Amino acid sequence: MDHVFIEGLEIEALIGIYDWERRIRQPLVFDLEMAFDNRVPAASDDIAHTLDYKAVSKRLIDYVSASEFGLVETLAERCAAIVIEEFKVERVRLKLSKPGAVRGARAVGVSIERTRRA
Ligand SMILES: Nc1nc2c(c(=O)[nH]1)N=C([C@H](O)[C@@H](O)CO)CN2
Repeated sequence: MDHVFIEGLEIEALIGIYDWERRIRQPLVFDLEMAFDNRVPAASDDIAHTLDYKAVSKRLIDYVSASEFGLVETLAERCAAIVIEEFKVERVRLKLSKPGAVRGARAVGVSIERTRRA
């Protein structure tokens, strides 16, 4: 199966469970791998036939920037649902990293894979 991917998409958000985290915005980094048959746009050379990674990125930037969740798990789940439902993606792998959240670690976070329900 082919994929369309987005790597290292950095978005600032209000996120975290501690009081001090509710008063600041923190950088988050998203990596996505979305199942898509790229033979169709390759045959037509038409952007309208693609899974447009710019459109997906813009939607996630708008959503994440306005979000205020406590857990990265919740935000990751909502983002995966947006990709599946709004962009008709069959399967998405999404990694959400929170750099600098834990001293000594380059990043912490979650990685999920979700499939469209029949
Ligand atoms: N599995 C998780 N563990 C933790 C989370 C989280 O969202 N998921 N969040 C925190 C704090 O907000 C942390 O990021 C602050 O440094 C701790 N553990």
